[in-house]
Amino acid sequence: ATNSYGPTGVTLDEKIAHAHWRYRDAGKVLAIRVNTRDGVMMRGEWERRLAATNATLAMTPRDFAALKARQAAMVAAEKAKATRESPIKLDAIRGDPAKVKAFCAAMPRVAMLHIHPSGTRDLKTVRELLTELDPLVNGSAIIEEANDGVLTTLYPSELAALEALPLQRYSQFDAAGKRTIEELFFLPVSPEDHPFTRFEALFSIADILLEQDDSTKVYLEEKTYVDFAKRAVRLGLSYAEFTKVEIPPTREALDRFAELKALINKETGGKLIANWVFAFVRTIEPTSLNRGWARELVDLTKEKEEGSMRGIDLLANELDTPALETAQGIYMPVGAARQAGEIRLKSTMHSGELGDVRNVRDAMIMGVERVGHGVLLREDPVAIEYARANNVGIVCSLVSNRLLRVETDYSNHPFLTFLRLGIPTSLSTDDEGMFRTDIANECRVAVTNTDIQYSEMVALSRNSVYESFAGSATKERLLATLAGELKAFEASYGKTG
Ligand SMILES: CNc1ncnc2c1ncn2[C@@H]1O[C@H](COP(=O)(O)O)[C@@H](O)[C@H]1O
Repeated sequence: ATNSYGPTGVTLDEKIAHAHWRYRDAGKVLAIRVNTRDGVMMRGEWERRLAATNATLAMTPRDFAALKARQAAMVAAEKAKATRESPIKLDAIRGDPAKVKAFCAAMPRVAMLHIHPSGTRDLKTVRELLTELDPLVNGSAIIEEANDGVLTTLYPSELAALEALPLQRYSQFDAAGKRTIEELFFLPVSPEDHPFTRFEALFSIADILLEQDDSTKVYLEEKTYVDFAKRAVRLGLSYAEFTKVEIPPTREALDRFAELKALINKETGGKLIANWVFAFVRTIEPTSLNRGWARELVDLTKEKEEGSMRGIDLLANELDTPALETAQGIYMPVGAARQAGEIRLKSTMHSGELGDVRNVRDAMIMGVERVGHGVLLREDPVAIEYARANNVGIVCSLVSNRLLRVETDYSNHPFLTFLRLGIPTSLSTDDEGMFRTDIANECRVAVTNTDIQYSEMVALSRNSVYESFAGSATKERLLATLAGELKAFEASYGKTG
């Protein structure tokens, strides 16, 4: 029997329920503050509103320990169940790289939800773009943008090499020089992992080298998408959701999504459906800029809902840009317009990648139906319970997280714990070109470094459909496709694997 609230005998579940009620209550106050009163919620008030209303309802260290133990037991039980129910036994191939690779090449998958278009370019695409655009390579201009010391940094050895580059076009370099320029588009192989600012430098470098001429903008954009789309189809994907920065929002930019969707569809012979999520940048100051753009986006969307633009996102370096402070002016107006039935935009947020461990909690309170990365959610068992209860999706990118020091040991990455706790978790590649990965490689990383079971790999694939922002008819079609492919895969794998 459950005890009622009171000075004694408050159960753990009641304390969790109370904490979640505080989440919802704080969320309502935040919406009123931002939308109705045009005000701001400061951190101190926020945390006070989230705290338990009296000491008997507060989580104690013992409660946290008990909740963690309960979650650990759930994870263990789920693992045992998955092991029993999996028709393919991954434990039998885990130690054999060739078998894992073959499994991951053939394993059916259908959707990917966390893709930065300009991060997708692989070496082939980069080479072809450089050859076609033949940019002027200006080492000091690259240093200025890609090593601003705040958002972007390069390593000292890289600065020296860039300074030594002759000022000339890509085509004028010899083969070794061309290789050097091409490598500037990828995260260095050494050191093994990097600060976020070194990663962010890649986007500046790509912009400087590829966007020298406005007349080739369309070519660059289309080739980037189409090359990715063709690779995606080869890897078995039928659906891709891109997160794209197009601030400030314009009618033209939104209409462009529809054109690109049609182009991708045509170029893949109808095999890949693409949708977009409109991304805000959390490092932009003052935050009132994002607030104004969010309202403009709502107005544009009200006027004419863009079928290929399905939601909003917030991205960039999460260190020192906490979700409460950077997101409230964006997510509150969009959420209100959605609740009022004026728009249908959904919301996701990069959160729990770096920085404040409260960001995933706060993103969920602000109404996101899905988070990108989410890794730091593992620090907050009460917020984990909220994600479980509300089916908040988490899209994880294993290689990205290792390279950017989010979780440097694959075997400690929490994606599998989240999945086993019943949180709809899926895998995506984030910036697959820059990180030299793809979705088959993410599978390989998962199977090699964790005790994931086959039925759980299937769950990751299904979750990528459930948690997508596609319409329900598309989702049903994708799930049916996946079911058919899984059946065939399991039948053939049993014979040859
Ligand atoms: C590694 N995980 C990540 N975490 C946070 N932000 C990321 C990111 N990967 C990329 N971005 C952000 O997306 C922008 C490029 O957008 P487009 O393609 O030009 O729309 C990058 O500048 C970076 O801030």
